[in-house]
Amino acid sequence: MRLSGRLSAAIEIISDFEARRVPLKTALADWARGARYAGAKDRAWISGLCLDILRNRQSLSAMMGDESPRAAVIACLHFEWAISLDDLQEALCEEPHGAGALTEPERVRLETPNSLDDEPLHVRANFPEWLAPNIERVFGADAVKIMSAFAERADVDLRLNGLKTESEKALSALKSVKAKPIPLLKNTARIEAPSPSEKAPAVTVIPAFNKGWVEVQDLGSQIAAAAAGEVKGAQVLDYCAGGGGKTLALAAMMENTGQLYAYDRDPRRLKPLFHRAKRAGVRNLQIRSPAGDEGLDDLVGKMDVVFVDAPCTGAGTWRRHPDTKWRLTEQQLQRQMQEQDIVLRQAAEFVKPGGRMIWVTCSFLMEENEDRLSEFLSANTDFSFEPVIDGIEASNLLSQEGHGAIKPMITPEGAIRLSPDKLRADGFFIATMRRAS
Ligand SMILES: C[S@@+](CC[C@H](N)C(=O)[O-])C[C@H]1O[C@@H](n2cnc3c(N)ncnc32)[C@H](O)[C@@H]1O
Repeated sequence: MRLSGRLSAAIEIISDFEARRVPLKTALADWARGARYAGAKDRAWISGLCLDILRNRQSLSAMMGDESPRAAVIACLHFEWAISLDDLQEALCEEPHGAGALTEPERVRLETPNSLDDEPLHVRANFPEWLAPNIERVFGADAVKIMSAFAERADVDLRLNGLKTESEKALSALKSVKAKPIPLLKNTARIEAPSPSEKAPAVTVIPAFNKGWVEVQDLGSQIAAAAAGEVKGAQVLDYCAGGGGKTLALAAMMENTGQLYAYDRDPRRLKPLFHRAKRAGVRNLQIRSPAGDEGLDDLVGKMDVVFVDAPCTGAGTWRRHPDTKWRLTEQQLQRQMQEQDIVLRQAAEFVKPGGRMIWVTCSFLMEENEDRLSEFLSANTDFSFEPVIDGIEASNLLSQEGHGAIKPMITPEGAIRLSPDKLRADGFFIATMRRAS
């Protein structure tokens, strides 16, 4: 496809997304069904453009003084993708797929965009207006800086699996995808975000992935797992295991000693974990599904560590899934908060006296973190906060440089709120609570 057709496709897809508020993936798939002429490269290009538009939707409109999808598409192509005005004009005028020549106001704004200086926070930093009080509450004067980092493209982070091979060997098998070690945490590597119009390299097709040497896992998610600390020989329950990203990281930390249990309320979510664990060489894992007979009753009060990777709004992953920020509603946030209260109460039952509960969300919102935990702690006085950094240090995965990088992200409670402006990691929140002996 030529630029003219790709540009028109992006306008169509963004219009559809905004009319139906479906996941961007759905809008892209629906468009692709009617555009059989589009090849894989076209689809990747158009998808990359739509993601960039949704990352910067409001600031693009404000710069253009025009809220239409068309204005956002041309603004993104010019300001973010550096397509010249002449090339844009040529594509827009091309028959039969061009979307129509630039109007005079469009040309003026592309040449001299409106300043964002006087725009409100949610426009400058590209998030839904209703969330402004929540975001001001958590990030205060740094809100624009931090939220702008949530509108950037994300790298592909990898965890090198010590259960299968040495880090050096895994790294040398990753040369073709140009992965480089992340000096903050041992056993991590990073493939930098590709240029906007290119697809990220497909790690899952390289032999090292299929041999279990490497997992795709954001640095923030790896730091969250490291918070479990020294877990060799321990009894560990991953209570919200889902597809098992954290389970596999915990298993690697345990070096196949002790006993790791993975549970999730939704049995379908656990399904991929069976083959993922096998590929990763995990031998100390019991998957306990609510669809099975075993349940978790025998584990009550017995776990050294209960890891709770709680259901949440996913606000911390807006770099990767910018469509989700425009689809999030106040009602959904309320629902997640209620779920979180339930999960906390349920998971706490499994912590043995003297044991720890690790609370993790991929959300930076205080309503999903500090507020939930303070409510839980006031009703469960046998639990109290413990510094997360102690656990991460005990894991032996953190470098000196990593320690320095994480320190500014420690909250007054000793929890950690990660953000992409500092680590280029997703916005995870991590807290540790110990149960009195
Ligand atoms: C953030 S996801 C987990 C992601 C997973 N740990 C990973 O690293 O890939 C949260 C999970 O919590 C599960 N969940 C929600 N409520 C639950 C509950 N009351 N008990 C157990 N699991 C629950 C959801 O089904 C979902 O899979």
